[in-house]
Amino acid sequence: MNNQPVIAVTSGEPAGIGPDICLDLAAGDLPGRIVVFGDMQLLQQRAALLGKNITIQPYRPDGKYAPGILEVCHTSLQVPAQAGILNVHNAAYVLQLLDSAHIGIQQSEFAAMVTAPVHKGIINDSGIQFSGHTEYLAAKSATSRVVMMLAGGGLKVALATTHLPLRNVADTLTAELLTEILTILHLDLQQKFGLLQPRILVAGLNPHAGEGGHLGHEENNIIMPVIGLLQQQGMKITGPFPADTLFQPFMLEQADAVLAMYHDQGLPVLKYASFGEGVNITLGLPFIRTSVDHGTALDLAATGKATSSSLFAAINTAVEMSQHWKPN
Ligand SMILES: NC(=O)c1ccc[n+]([C@@H]2O[C@H](COP(=O)([O-])OP(=O)(O)OC[C@H]3O[C@@H](n4cnc5c(N)ncnc54)[C@H](O)[C@@H]3O)[C@@H](O)[C@H]2O)c1
Ligand SMILES: N[C@H](C(=O)O)[C@H](O)COP(=O)(O)O
Repeated sequence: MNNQPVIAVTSGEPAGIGPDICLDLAAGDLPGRIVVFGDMQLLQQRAALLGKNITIQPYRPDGKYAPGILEVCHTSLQVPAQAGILNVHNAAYVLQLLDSAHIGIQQSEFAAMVTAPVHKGIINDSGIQFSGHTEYLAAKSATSRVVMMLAGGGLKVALATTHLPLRNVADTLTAELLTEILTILHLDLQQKFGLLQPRILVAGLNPHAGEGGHLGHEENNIIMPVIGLLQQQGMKITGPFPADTLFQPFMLEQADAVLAMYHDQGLPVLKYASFGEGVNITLGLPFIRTSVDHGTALDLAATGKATSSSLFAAINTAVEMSQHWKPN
């Protein structure tokens, strides 16, 4: 049991369902030792509210652990958390959880970081610019480019652009960006998922992939030349395909992953196929990071109605990835 990978799980927004779903990890059958980052008192209070009888103890690297016990790396809340009610004063706490887990990752104490959901809005309301874990952890680890990919329902959908206003998407999409995104996606599918020759289908940006230039020029000017260049390097990348019919079985059976051009081109399909079971993965980082496929669900905090299946899937995926890939 002691040879199992140790996984850092950040419990996320304290007013949301993050603490609730982390409590389920105590009883879970998981392929690793789980260390939850959060406020111990918050976790104890939430367990009491949910009627869960769980032993919550501080994490010690050389300490004994066993199923039924939740090991916690403690960080204090700034102010007491109320289920369902965001408080701007706890934004720094949420980021501190990520920072502490990241330090442990850097010190090789943990094999992977798995994150419960945070609330982007309240962090920004606190005066800290924050667009998501993906961008935050990229900056934290001084990684110039990362790729968001969600996996679920037999699909892997990566995004060329992530958290930005829709009106900025077309201007952000350059040949340089697309080349970097596809190169990272290809490499991480090989190294972190063990796919020797990954097959990637690329969506167009415009309706009907631009209709030969009559409905937009990004396909002809940017996407096709990049795909051609990467094909010359031996990569099995094809497209651009009209996004409306790309997610059909006859297309997907030829693919290991799909690259969508923007957040809501790819993620609704993935979440329709597997919401609650999917996993969000950040590719390109110098460590393994996975997350749940859902948000803070403030309406469900402390009600017992939140499912933790996506968190379990995120941990299982992180452990599988750690078996394929070791950091330098
Ligand atoms: N990994 C992350 O940190 C992450 C992911 C997605 C969204 N978010 C953030 O979460 C906040 C709220 O986002 P939202 O309202 O768009 O999405 P949400 O996923 O929180 O909620 C959407 C709907 O799904 C339900 N739901 C969500 N998770 C559930 C679960 N585990 N079990 C049962 N039902 C569940 C909610 O009750 C709600 O009805 C936003 O700030 C968003 O940016 C964070
Ligand atoms: N785009 C993600 C989703 O819709 O599930 C979510 O916002 C989380 O993103 P980060 O992992 O960057 O926080």
